[in-house]
This record gives sequence, C-alpha cells and structure tokens, in this order.
Amino acid sequence: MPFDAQAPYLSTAAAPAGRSRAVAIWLFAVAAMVWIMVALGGATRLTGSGLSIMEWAPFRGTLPPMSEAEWNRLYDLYRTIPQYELVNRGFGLEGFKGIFWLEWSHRLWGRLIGLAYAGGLAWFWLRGAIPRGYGGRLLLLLALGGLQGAVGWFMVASGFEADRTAVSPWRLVIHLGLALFLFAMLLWTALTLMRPHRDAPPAAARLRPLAHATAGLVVLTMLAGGFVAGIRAGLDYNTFPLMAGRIVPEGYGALSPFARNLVENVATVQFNHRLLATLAGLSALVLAALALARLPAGAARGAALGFAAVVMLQYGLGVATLVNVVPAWLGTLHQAVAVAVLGSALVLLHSLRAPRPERAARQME
Ligand code: HEM
Repeated sequence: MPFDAQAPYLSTAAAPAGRSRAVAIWLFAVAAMVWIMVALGGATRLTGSGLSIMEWAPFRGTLPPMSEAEWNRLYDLYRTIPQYELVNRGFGLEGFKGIFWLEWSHRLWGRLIGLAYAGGLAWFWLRGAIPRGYGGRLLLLLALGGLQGAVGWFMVASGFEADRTAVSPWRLVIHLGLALFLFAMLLWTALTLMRPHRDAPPAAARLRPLAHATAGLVVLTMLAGGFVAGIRAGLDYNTFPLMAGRIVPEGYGALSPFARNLVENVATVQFNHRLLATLAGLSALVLAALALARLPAGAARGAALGFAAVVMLQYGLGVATLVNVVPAWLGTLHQAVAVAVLGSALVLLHSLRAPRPERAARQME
C-alpha cells in the first residue's frame, strides 16, 4: 500500500524516508541512462549511422545479426534507400557494418532504459514503496518512454523517403525535445523525493524570476540547436563571432513567409541559436553574480554558480564545434553537455523553490 511521503517531512530538517530515497536513487539512475542515450543519439547522427536499420522490431531486433545471411538481408534492405545511393553507394558489407553498430547500440540502450524503468516501477509498486501522490506521474513517465521509442522510429522512417539522405528536422527536434522532457521529469521527481522540504533562503525570492527566465532561454537555445543539427547548419559560417564577416549574416530571413526561415534557412537557424545561447550565457552570468552578492553560502548559491559554469562550458564547446566544422566527437560532446545544462538549471530551480505558506503553517501547529 502506498505510504505517505509527506509525513516525515513536516519538519524542515527531516531527511527523506528510506523508501523515498530508494525510489529517488532509482530515478536518478534512469535519468543518467537517458543522458547517455542522448549522447549515443548524437554520435549515431553525427557518424551518419541513424538510417542503417530499416526495421522496427522491438523484440526481435534486440540481438544483432548472428549469420552472414542475416547481415546480407539487412544490408540489402539498406541498399534500397536513397541514403545508400546518394551517400554510401558501393561501401560494401564492411562499410554497412561500420554504420550498423551505433544505431543498434542506441536502440539496445533504449530497450535497457525501458527495462530498468518498468522493472524498477513494478518492484517498488509491488512492495508498496511508491510515495503517495507519485503513482500517476511515474505511470505517465512509463507511457512517455514508450512513446519516445515510437517517435524515434517515426523520425528514422522520415529518412527513408525519396531523395532524402537524412531525417526530417522537425521529427529530430521532437525526438530530442521529448528526450529532454523525460530527463527533466525524472530528475525533478528524484530531486523532490530527495529534498522534499523547501528551504531556500529568503533572498532567493529576488533571484527566482531571473532563474526561470534563464532556464526558459536555455530550453529555447536547445530546441534551436536541434534545428541547427537537423538542417546541418553547423557546416556553414564556421567563424565566430562574425558570420561571413557580419554580425547578422546576409540572407537572414530571406525566405518567405518569415516563419520558414526559423527551420529552413541556414543563416537564420544558426544565427538564432548563437543569439539565444549568448542571451542565456549573459543571463546565467548575471544570475551567478547576484547569487554571490545576495545569497548566503549553501545549496542555492552553489547551484547558481554551478549552472553558470556549465553554461559557459557549453558555450565554449558550441564555438569549438562550429569553428572545427562539427567533428563527430565535438558535436557529440556539445549534445551531451546540453543535457548537463538542463540538469543544472533544474537543480538551481529546485533549490530556489518558494516555501508553501500552508505547509509552513502546518509545520507550526
Ligand atoms: C547555452 C549554450 C548552448 C546550448 C544549451 C546549446 C545546445 C545545443 C543543442 C541541444 C544542440 C542540438 C544537438 C542535437 O540535437 O544534435 C546544439 C547544436 C549545435 N550548436 Fe549549440 N548550444 C549552445 C551554444 C552554442 C554556441 C555558442 C554555438 C556556436 C557559436 C553553438 C553551435 C552549435 C552547432 C554548430 C550545433 C550543431 C552541431 C551538430 O550538427 O551536431 N552552440 N546546441
């Protein structure tokens, strides 16, 4: 039977009950697996491996090909899609194996995340260890995880269409966005189970609006980055800070209607990502300075400084990725550290949560 996770926390000094802690640790572990999954996804895309498996076989596809005949069958399937004709024509079975393994590992890791999550959920549920009020959210996460597998296939399938050598940028952004949302929900839930009491210092109130705005900017920067990756806008304008000698590149907004530029025009897509990243970076620096000046030493101040440091690291990685014309390892690192930026933003927002007046009143009784 679910127990009441709130009860032990009515005192601000209370530590999470053992069972809440165990659930939190499980959720942290699954969030870490999602993080690795995003990095693997980046490596898969950047090595041109993502379209190598033309089937969606959730159970049968768990094992890699075990015979030469099975390798040849999958290779023959791959040879029917435009990417083979236009990019990899004649690269042979060995070449095919070279792009097969990353896509297979990405899918296998997805299955392992599903197992770790569904298995953990069943285990805690059967033992009555799911904290009260969390059952619905944990089931929703299970459904969204399953949906992410289907969205992944929906994305990959767009790459098989006539004349296409890559997947639809929209579908790539939806797949990336859902991965980030899953990561965020897992992390936030785990943090709340681990630190249920809201103990931000009173001065945190003045930082909260800027922290929310900066987190919003970071999320927009990430989605804009998804479009940079989706239309390979990082292969052009490989200078920083200028783009072809100008701050705002020629050709910005050249398509009509304007909305098309936001997802199709290389100059616009890349400039927007730079602009949003710069605003997010400046905002994170102001936040860190305010935290140093106004917050006492403690979790909230540490979180603000940590967040600013990770944003700066990500900014530098973005510039390095761009000026080196997107080498796979740097692009993968930039994609992986984006998840750390989101994670540190959530840790910061969590540490700044406003105390709930009614709960504070209950605590006084
Ligand atoms: C707060 C700072 C930043 C964040 C959070 C961020 C986030 C992201 C994300 C999430 C992606 C998409 C990865 C994917 O879907 O594969 C991306 C791609 C990219 N970003 Fe950033 N970025 C930041 C700063 C920058 C800066 C300053 C630059 C360069 C001036 C930059 C250049 C790029 C490039 C070239 C790509 C495409 C790489 C590829 O094709 O894999 N980023 N960024």
